[in-house]
Amino acid sequence: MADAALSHAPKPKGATAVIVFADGHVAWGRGFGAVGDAVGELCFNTAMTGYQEVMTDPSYASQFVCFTFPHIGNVGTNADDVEGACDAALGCVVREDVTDPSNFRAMGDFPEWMAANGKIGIAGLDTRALTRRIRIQGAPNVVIAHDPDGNFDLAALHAKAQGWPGLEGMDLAKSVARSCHEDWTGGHWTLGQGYDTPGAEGRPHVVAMDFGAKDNIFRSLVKAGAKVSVVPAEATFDDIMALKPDGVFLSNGPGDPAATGVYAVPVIKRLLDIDMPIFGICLGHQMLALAAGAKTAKMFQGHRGANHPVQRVGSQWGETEGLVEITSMNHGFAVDGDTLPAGVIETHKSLFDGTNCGIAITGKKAFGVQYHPEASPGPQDSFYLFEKFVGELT
Ligand SMILES: NC(=O)CC[C@H](N)C(=O)O
Repeated sequence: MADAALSHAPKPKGATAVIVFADGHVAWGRGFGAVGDAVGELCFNTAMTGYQEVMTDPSYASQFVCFTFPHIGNVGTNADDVEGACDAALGCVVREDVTDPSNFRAMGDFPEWMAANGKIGIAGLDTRALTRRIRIQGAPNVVIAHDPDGNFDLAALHAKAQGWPGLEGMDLAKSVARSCHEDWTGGHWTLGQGYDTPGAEGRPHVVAMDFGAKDNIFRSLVKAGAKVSVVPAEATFDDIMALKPDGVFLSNGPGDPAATGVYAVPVIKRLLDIDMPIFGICLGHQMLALAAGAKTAKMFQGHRGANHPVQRVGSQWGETEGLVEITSMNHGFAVDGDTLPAGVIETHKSLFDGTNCGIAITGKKAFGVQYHPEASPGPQDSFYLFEKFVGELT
């Protein structure tokens, strides 16, 4: 690579962590959390709250999150804000050093939680400059290393960043999803009361394919009135049908939908053929689109944050056509809206860049959205989607 020589200022005094980019750029900072190094994609998230939920969203497998909000870690960590596999995101980049937690829900301190979960943190960087870099150059492949003694073999770290193949073509769902069937019971969480457990009697049965799901999706399905059974990413059509579902849910998850689709898309196609009601979120939406004959593509920088405006498009919305939902997002791939075949309509689009944010299959109860109606973190404008899906099940 022509631009791959290492280019950096000398290591500043007190630097105990470093980001080494595949293109040779180097950024120094102060390490916290786990010691060691890891390689992955660096993306940015603009949410101002919910860092623990972000760091435990399994869709971030093989990624580092650069938080654009400067104060991260100051409400500590707790046992309730864990969304999925704790080891999913590799680590994070933050502007300010993490202070002691100050919050009535805090059960632990963020750096200690990061260390316990094997995540590397780097603080004291200009995260605005880093975000601009990602916006201009696209999400880069990097190594982030943390050594309390400040000893780094930059050439070796650079070689590691260059040698990482990138997320395109990578199936990561199997590494973060459940490996066996689980009956899900918890509903929504309320302060002082914890999780609601309404019981499954008489409820429509949703079988949820887990590609690296956020738990709040299952809680939201329960809140909307469903009985939920979770099956692994590689569940077969027969595995799913043996549970006698009234509807099938396709979860979010990490990696390239085209790679995950190799085993999941044929199952989804068969479910569509028998008119099974289907609802997909994020990776699940992408795989529903692939099963329906559309294509997905890697985005330049992706969408990650809790304030992304999404507009309802199409006359099927009636009076609410054009309405804008403020949504939570985390995706680096997208459905190519120009490839939707006949019989698949676009239902939502991003007001940031016009990318596809929702589809529905005409004549079937099958739809998907690219964003996260379960929030965690983020606004709850789009909870109606869970009610629509569960409400239409018989
Ligand atoms: N949150 C998700 O499900 C992400 C889907 C997919 N891995 C992407 O980055 O686009």
